[in-house]
Amino acid sequence: MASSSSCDATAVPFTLLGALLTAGPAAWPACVGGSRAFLRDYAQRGTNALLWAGLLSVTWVLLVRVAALLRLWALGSRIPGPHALLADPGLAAVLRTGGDITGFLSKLHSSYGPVVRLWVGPSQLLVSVKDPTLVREVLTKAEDKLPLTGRTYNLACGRLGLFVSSFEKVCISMQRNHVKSTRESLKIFLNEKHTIGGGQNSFKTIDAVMNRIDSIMSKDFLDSRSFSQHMAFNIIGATLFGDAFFNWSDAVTYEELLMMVAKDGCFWASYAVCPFWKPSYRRYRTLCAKLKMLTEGIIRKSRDQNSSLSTWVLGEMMTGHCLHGAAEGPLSSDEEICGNIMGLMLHGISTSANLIGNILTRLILFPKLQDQLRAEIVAACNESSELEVDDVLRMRFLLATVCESARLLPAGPLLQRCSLKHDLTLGLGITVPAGAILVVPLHLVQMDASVWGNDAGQFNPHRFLKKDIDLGDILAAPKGSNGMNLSTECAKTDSFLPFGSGSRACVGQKFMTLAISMLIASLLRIYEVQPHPSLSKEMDTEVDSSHFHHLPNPKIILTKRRI
Ligand code: HEM
Repeated sequence: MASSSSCDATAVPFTLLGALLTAGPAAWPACVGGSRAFLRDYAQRGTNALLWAGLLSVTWVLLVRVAALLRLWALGSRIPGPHALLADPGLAAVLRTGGDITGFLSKLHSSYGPVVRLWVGPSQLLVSVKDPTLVREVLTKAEDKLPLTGRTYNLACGRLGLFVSSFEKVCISMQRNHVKSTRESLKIFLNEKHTIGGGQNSFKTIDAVMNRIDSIMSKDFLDSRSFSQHMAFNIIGATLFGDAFFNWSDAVTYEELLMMVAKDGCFWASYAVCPFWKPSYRRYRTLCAKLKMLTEGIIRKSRDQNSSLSTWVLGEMMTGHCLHGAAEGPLSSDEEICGNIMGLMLHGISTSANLIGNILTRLILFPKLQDQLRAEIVAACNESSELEVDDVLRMRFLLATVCESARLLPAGPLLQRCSLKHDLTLGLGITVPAGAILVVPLHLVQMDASVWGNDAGQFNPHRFLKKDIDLGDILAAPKGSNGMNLSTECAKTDSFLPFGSGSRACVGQKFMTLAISMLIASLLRIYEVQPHPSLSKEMDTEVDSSHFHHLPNPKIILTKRRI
């Protein structure tokens, strides 16, 4: 007869706790017929418990996802837009064929108003905003960018604080304030570049670039795209690395590598898992590694020569120390500094080259423009003296030409934002759910006839000289300085966004507008920009803005003027 005192199987379950509560390990064999049976049973129950816990957590995650999806659908469907349920077929076709996204969004805005939603997929909502007031609101309130943006820069440049998709995400490794202070110190550094040297020869970089033109012109013509890219490369390189950049033997290789890496970055970053098995991907990674090595080399050279880079980099390192304390070490590690500099070179060169090329093409399309600019340049500075920033700030028609070129051909068709964590409440009672992609179609905003007038599509720098737009504001110049137009009626300033706006706006806006103006002034002072004779047929027909797109990369000739 079994002893009921030592083993009442119905009273105490076969759990570890149950066994302990009965008589302890010594009693197990008698009670259940051996420790193996007990352990088997214990493992079975443990496994079941784990499976249940797993199942419950997966169900919970799925429920949260489904709830978020339902919320996205519910809030999304309140925004005006076409009735596509899962993904808009029109948008899918445009994205697949790389077609005209601006034209597509333009049709939708004319049917649905200034805010339009579109389903990119069942869980991806795209909201396009065109109204200037709402655009400002979007760009100020939404601080995140698409994760793809951050991935593209991370893939090419490694760890970096600038260009991240979300300020929140970087907080894991560095503080949000640190990212913001890095941006701020970079902006100050860039803007100070115009004032370094006081009243003397204040833009050494451009002079150095100009000195190279004769050697470049040894070929019989220049193609405007590579010339613009080369100019942009030199301006940004010399600004970031100082004099060390001008006698750097690897500069040519560096420029080539930058362009190769910039070309494919977005494509490779679009893979959710990096396709390391593909030889072309491995080649891309090798290029990035070489680029990084060269960047480290020029940073070292620049630091050793104590040239311009060191002021910003040293400032960065100091900020890192101050914020985080010596125990944690500087957060602006060498790796991050190198990543940031690679990112700036990649972004700055492509955008600036686009604008320079755009202006050069205008110069050959409109010979009268060149004459007008030259007259202003000659009047603003003494023929024998060096050009200075203050001279350029007086050349309002030149500044207006740079702005008008940026208005008509911005660096990209869309500004993009998203608010990854929080819903965004905009005027007109519109709520954009968290995670939705927000886009601002720049061509539509910057060529809106209701803001810019019926000639919005035409090239007319004079519009920037009227009192309803503030050039001083665009150049972020202190009010009252340099004779800028200081009208407070700047409705158009809200619709002029080639450098974006809000906390993710371009920190190079003032610097690059002035640098490009300085470059064009220096160029036109000495050279006449002419189209290559082979272009004469295309130029014979009447020229207007639409013509511009047929000349994406015109051949140009620079002829030295007789002074
Ligand atoms: C003509 C030349 C340039 C153009 C047209 C341009 C345009 C832009 C645009 C459209 C943005 C995004 C703004 C937004 O989303 O609101 C941007 C961001 C930025 N740009 Fe530029 N840019 C130029 C040159 C430069 C240069 C020379 C630098 C620095 C050397 C620079 C540094 C930055 C930085 C740090 C950001 C912020 C990125 C972020 O927060 O994600 N840019 N730029």
